[in-house]
Amino acid sequence: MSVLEVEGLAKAYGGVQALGGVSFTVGAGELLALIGPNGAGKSTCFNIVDGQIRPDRGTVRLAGREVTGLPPRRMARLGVGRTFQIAAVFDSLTVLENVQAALIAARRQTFALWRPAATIAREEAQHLLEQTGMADHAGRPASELAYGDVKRLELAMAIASEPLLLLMDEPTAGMAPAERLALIELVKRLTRSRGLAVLFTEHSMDVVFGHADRVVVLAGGQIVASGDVDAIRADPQVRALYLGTGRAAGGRA
Ligand SMILES: Nc1ncnc2c1ncn2[C@@H]1O[C@H](COP(=O)(O)OP(=O)(O)OP(=O)(O)O)[C@@H](O)[C@H]1O
Repeated sequence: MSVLEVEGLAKAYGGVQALGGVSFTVGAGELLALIGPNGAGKSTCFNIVDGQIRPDRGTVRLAGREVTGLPPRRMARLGVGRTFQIAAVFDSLTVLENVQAALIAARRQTFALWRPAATIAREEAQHLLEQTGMADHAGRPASELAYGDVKRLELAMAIASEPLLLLMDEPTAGMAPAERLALIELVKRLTRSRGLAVLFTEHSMDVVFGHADRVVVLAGGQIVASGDVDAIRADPQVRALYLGTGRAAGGRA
C-alpha cells in the first residue's frame, strides 16, 4: 500500500486552473521529486496534501485512509510533516533544545512543572541529532549555525514527529552544490532507514537526477511525465519544457 495516494486532484483559482486532475503515489522508503516550471502547480499540490487548501475535485489518501480536505493539524497528527524553504527553527534555543521542543510539540506534551524542561525528551533529541549528523552542535544556539546545518536541524525537527510522509519545499534552496548533494543524501538515508515517504520540490536538477527514486513532472497543472530519473531525463516533452532555461534539464534561471 502507498503511503500517499492522490487521485484526480484539481484546483482552480478564479480562471486559473492551478491543478487539472493530478494522480500519483509515494511509497514507504521512496523519494519522489515533483518538478516543473514556475506556476506548474507544485505548491498547490503540497498545500492540498498538507490540508492548507481543499481541492475542487480529487482525493488524498494517507496509508489507505481518505483524508481529503482535513485541516493541517489533523493531517499533521495523521503523519504528514512538512519543511519549508525558509527554515523554522528557534534562534534563541540551542540545537538540542530545538529538537526537544519539536518532540514535545509532536506529543502534545506540556512542560511539567515538577520536571525541568531541559530533561524532557533529551535522549531522543540527542539520538535525532546523531542521525542527522548534528550531534557535535547540540549545545550551540541555532542562531550560530551555518545555513546547511540549519537545514539539517530542521530535518531532525521534522522527523521528531515520526511522520509517515514528509513534504519538502525546495530543501536545498540557497545552498552551494556540494552542500545540496550532502543534504539530499542525508534525506535519502533517513527515507530508507525510517521507511519514510518523501515528496519534494526542487529546482536543482543535479539533486533530482542524482537522488530521486522517481520524478513527476508538472506543467500547467497537468502531469506531463513521470517515471524513474533515466526515463525523465530522456523524455522529449520534458526536454522541450526545460530547453532554453540555461540548464541541462530545467531550473530557475
Ligand atoms: N492563492 C492563489 N490565488 C490565485 N492564483 C493562485 C494562487 N495560488 C496559486 N495560484 C496560481 O496557480 C498556478 C499554480 O501555482 P503554484 O504556486 O501551485 O505553482 P508552483 O509550481 O508551485 O510554482 P513555483 O515554482 O513558482 O512556486 C499559478 O498560475 C499561480 O499563479
